Amino acid sequence: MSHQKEEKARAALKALEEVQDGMVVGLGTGSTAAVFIEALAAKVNDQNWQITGVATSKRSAELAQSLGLTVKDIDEVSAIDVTIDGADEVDPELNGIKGGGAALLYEKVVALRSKKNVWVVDQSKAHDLLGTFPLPVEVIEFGAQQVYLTLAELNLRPKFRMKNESERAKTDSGHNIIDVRIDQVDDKKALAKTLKAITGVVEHGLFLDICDKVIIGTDPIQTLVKKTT
Ligand SMILES: O=C(CO)[C@H](O)[C@H](O)COP(=O)(O)O
Repeated sequence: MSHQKEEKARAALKALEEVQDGMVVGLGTGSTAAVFIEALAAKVNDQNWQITGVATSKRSAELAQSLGLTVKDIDEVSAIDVTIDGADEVDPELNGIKGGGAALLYEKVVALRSKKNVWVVDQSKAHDLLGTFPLPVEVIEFGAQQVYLTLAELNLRPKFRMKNESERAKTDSGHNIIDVRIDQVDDKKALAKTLKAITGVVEHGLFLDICDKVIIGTDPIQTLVKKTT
């Protein structure tokens, strides 16, 4: 197993400690979240726990169900106790970039209704400043090229995410993704507002002030916890 995979697995397994019997658990998307889902399913089967999962993508729902976990739609639960998800980048203030796996919209919907959000990452995701990883912007298909032009006018160096040479990638909601570069942008909060205000943009992958805890799967494990003011 590669070093990075080892760290992802270590973080994902540690996150099991966030879950107790009876909880509704948000199930993230990506390779690290997949390790968590597998470990959770094993724990549930072993301990005969009653856990309800709320998935952040079709593939996480399918994985969880294939392992015997109960998965409900977000609108079928009254609250989500904790969500365990991966991230593409995280800074020391626990702000992050998500959506490398194109699931940012559902991930943000689930995260914003979760009592606690825990991210599981390997060391390569930890950065002092956000912006090394391209920021995904989810846009509706109609007029996507117009949104692209607006993002170019903002000097964000947009690039459509492609499925193959000729086909644009599509999210679970049938939207397109435009990845932009934000390494030159100092005020990420202002950028988040600007992006949300563009007609045609559904969501962006800046997760600001959402995460409560980051587990970095180094040996020994490092944990970052949100400072309470
Ligand atoms: O935001 C995400 C999917 O939209 C993932 O959480 C993120 O891309 C991290 O993935 P991985 O654990 O495979 O590195």
